[in-house]
Amino acid sequence: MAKTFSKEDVASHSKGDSPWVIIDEDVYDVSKFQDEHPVLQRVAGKDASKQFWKYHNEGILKKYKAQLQIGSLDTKKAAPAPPAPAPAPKKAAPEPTPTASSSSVTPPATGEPQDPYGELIPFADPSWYQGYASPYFNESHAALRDEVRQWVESEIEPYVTEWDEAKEVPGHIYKQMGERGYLAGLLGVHFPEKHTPYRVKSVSPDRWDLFHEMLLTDELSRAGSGGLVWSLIGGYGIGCPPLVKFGKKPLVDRILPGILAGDKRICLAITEPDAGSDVANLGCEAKLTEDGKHYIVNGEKKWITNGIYSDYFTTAVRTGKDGMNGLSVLLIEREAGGVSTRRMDCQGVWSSGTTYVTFEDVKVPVENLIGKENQGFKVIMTNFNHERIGIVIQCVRFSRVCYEESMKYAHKRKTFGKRLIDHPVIRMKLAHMARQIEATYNWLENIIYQCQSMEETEAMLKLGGAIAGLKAQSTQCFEFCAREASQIFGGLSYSRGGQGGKIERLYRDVRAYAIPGGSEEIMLDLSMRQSLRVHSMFGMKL
Ligand code: HEM
Repeated sequence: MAKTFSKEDVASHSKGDSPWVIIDEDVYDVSKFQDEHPVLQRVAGKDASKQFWKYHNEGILKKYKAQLQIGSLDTKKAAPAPPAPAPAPKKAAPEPTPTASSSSVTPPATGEPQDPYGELIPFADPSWYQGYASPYFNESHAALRDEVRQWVESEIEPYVTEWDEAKEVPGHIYKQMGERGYLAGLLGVHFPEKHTPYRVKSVSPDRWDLFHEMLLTDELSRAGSGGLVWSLIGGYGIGCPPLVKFGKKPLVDRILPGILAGDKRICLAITEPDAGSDVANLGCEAKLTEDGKHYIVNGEKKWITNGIYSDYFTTAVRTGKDGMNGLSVLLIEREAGGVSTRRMDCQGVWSSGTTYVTFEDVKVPVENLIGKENQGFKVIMTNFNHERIGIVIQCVRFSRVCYEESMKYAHKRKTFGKRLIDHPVIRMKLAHMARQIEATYNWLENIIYQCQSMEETEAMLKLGGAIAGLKAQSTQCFEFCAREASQIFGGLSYSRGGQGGKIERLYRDVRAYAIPGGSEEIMLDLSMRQSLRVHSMFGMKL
């Protein structure tokens, strides 16, 4: 049982080697922390709740509680019982309905509101979290939301600043992504049951759909670090789907289980020092050996997410003539030799491991060809929608994080005798953030629904334009929210760490979203060109 102390017990620890403080009726022995944080000596033996909340956010207590708390005040009332982890189903689960879609099962939503969830700050979560009805989400989504949120809040969020500064997310977190079935759920296809024994605890494979996938990425992004999300799914989310969709069965059977388990890592190697969004001009070369059994690969790849950690590289290579019809995709294995990787220093997403890759005479068996020779452009294009949607999901949640942090801070910080929230200029900033977030998110939900209702090639054709437009919308929304949050936090978001730490980090991460996966300029132009092309096929009349 937790120990209880009287206020007098605490007061007797106001000096000497073992200072104690009270925060929210809990008692902390801060002796091991006082050298690092000398200000604690000033409040030793006292209730320091007010000072504490002035200078910190919840993350600090989550991180240090286990280490420093020794008990509670004897006057503290027992906390109310925590809510059940997942709301009970409102009605019997609907039978899964097979569809022609790439995710073969679409559990229909009930259209009824789910139980309210989270802190209920308006617009800080999607509206279906807050008791509003949705046609897309049912109790299985609500259960997954809770499962992921608990994991992120307890094991990830308190440490992301440390990991970002160290430029590395610990390996056990990636391993848990495998064991929790999350890697398997993030492929943009059916849940790959045959290739992994791991399952997502709260959703059975036959019910898994694209809204579960969206929600998983959304909740991971709530930690407020692009580096974290890219470290966990940046390479995998774009490097693995081409293998699963276009790889030959023996190759997939051999390597996919290790990848899904979180034991082996994979990334996508397309961009080169001289070729970014114009993938048709790639130069990394793969020459077939005379016996026709191997390709010999030579060339360089730049800005490759997770490259330094990766065992496998899903790589775009030139096997034929110039232009898009001479490209192929090869799965290159690091252990073949001739692959070297070095970390690049970048503006943002520090813990994601952005990498410069060099291939020197790497011998790749022809069995590792993904798709057909010289038809790699199709493989690359098919992947883009999935990648861009992933970027959109993250950008919307990062925008919400900027908004939520600002809203909380605006309720505690006072200037000119008023809380920030009582200044109309600050409310205006929050309102502009909220309207952009909701517009972007509602378009995203619609696109996810369309993807789920269409066969993959149809989706690639019909939705490519809209997804490109949405990608640009989401990165501009994110940039705007990071900027406005930064203005609200002032100096606190200019220095790293502390209360404005998430904002400072996310501001640095913005360009990592606005440039890769198709820059804003290219996306906006494509959104028009592609949509006009498709709609003229539909019989558009101008
Ligand atoms: C269990 C108790 C406490 C813990 C674990 C703790 C921990 C921390 C940590 C880790 C930071 C670094 C910045 C951040 O990550 O937020 C910090 C900053 C700070 N803390 Fe504490 N703290 C505690 C209590 C207090 C109390 C009682 C006071 C005031 C009397 C205080 C005043 C400050 C100040 C002024 C800063 C600098 C804020 C800034 O740079 O804007 N802390 N604290």
